[in-house]
Amino acid sequence: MSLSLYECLRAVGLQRHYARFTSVGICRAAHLSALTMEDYPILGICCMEDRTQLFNLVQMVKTLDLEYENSEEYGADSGDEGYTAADSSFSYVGGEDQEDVYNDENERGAAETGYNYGLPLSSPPAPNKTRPGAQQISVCVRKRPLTRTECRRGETDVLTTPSEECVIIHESKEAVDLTQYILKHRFYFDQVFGEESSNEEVYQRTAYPLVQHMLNGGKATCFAYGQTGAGKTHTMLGSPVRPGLYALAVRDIFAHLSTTHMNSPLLVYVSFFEIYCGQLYDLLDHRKRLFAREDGLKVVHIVGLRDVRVDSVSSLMEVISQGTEVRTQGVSGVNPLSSRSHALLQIQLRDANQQIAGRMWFVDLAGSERASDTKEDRQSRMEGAEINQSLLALKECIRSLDQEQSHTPFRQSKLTQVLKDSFVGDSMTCMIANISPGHLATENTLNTLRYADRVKELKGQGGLRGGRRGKTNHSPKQTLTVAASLTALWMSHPVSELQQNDLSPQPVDNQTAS
Ligand SMILES: Nc1ncnc2c1ncn2[C@@H]1O[C@H](COP(=O)(O)OP(=O)(O)OP(=O)(O)O)[C@@H](O)[C@H]1O
Repeated sequence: MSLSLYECLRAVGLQRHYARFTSVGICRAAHLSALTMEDYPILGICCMEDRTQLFNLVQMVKTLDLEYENSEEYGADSGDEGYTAADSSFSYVGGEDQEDVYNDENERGAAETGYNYGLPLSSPPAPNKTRPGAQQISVCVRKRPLTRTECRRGETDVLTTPSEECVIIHESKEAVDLTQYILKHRFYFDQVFGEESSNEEVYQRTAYPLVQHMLNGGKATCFAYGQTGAGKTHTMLGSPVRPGLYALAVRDIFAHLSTTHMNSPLLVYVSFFEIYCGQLYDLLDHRKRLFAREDGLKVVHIVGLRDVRVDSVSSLMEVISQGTEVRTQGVSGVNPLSSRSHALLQIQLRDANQQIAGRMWFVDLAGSERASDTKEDRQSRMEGAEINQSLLALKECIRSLDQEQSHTPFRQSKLTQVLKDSFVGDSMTCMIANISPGHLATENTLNTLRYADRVKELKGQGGLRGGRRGKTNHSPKQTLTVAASLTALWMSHPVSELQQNDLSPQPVDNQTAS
């Protein structure tokens, strides 16, 4: 009996979850019979109504006794002819139809033509995801709203965030015959925050788990990445009315310390410095030049770095605003160029003997835009080269954190050298890629998303993406079990102990680098 999964889901009003089903290898109606209610959350089926509908559907499929065992390989694309959840797709649009193209995205699936222009494909989040904080590395994206200036300029918003894990960039293109079309690039991350998300919400789902890890004595690093003006400072620093991650983290740290450690109080210290063109400058000490040195135990120390004890959120904000002022004026006197340096804020917990009892870094990375976008002079090219090198090295180091490689290229850049400690042991890392919605920023936004996607792909190389494309021998049921095992393992062991490839399907062939 031939029944399409999409048709089945549509019959019970669950077609919007189709992509999620195929992403975990459930590509045929027959596969539904293997589902249990424990699998529902992984498939995004959470509300009672959806659960009931899926339950009824599964029972019906079981009754019909579809040929589960004999079904073909679990290829998403083979199960439902004509319906592909292409990661990049293109559509012809006449100018005025553009909005429709955005709105009927899901319904239009059957008409879409998969076409990736040789770009790397993004894969849906692995279903082993619990909350980002439960993972050792999480990669999130935050879209900011159009600014007033952009609105006045008549810029259009080219980003849509159809779900909490998906962002689509609608790139306007022109074919050789001058036909206008929209090329849609779809990316999946651990979390995608739309423009309506507040700093508090972003904090709760990104840095909060890291803060908890730090309070338990661990090490954590939170990166803000993105082109200049994309919202890194808004996310990290925020404003007095909308405090950013720094202040929210310290708020929780003090709240925690006030209720625990009564007898042996922990003290909070901060240091703040920047890396500009490969050199370190102390932002709390008049931009004094600093040097990173490795001791006999290969631990990197930043010699002469000033740290300041803070005892409240307001004292932290005071320290940070002093540092930020120095950073901005010290480099260029104009804000956009401040994004040519990496700013690193370190928060340390120390006991009465000055022993470190927890450490967290907030890193506001240099703008990911190409230096040539703004200026062509030698200095800009040098800055750009240094930034590129450090961002590449960072990617490599995150990769080694995830895969426990024997060699980690810490020394390839100052950034990774000083953060070395954060890439080994029981560290947790979160990257927030900030993106601008305006159409003029399309290219930079795409680059930001591709970079973040590569970081995510590195972390997910043993992930379940193969299940979606049919390059696996796992049954859907096995796939879900693998996901559950991975989650459990991830929760109880450092990533280094995981032999991910033993557990998971191989990545698909067509996930190529751009
Ligand atoms: N989520 C948001 N909601 C509302 N406004 C935002 C948001 N994100 C950024 N903005 C606004 O967009 C502008 C640019 O943001 P911001 O200064 O944070 O960018 P940036 O990436 O830090 O830039 P640079 O690297 O040049 O310092 C600011 O006016 C900021 O207030």
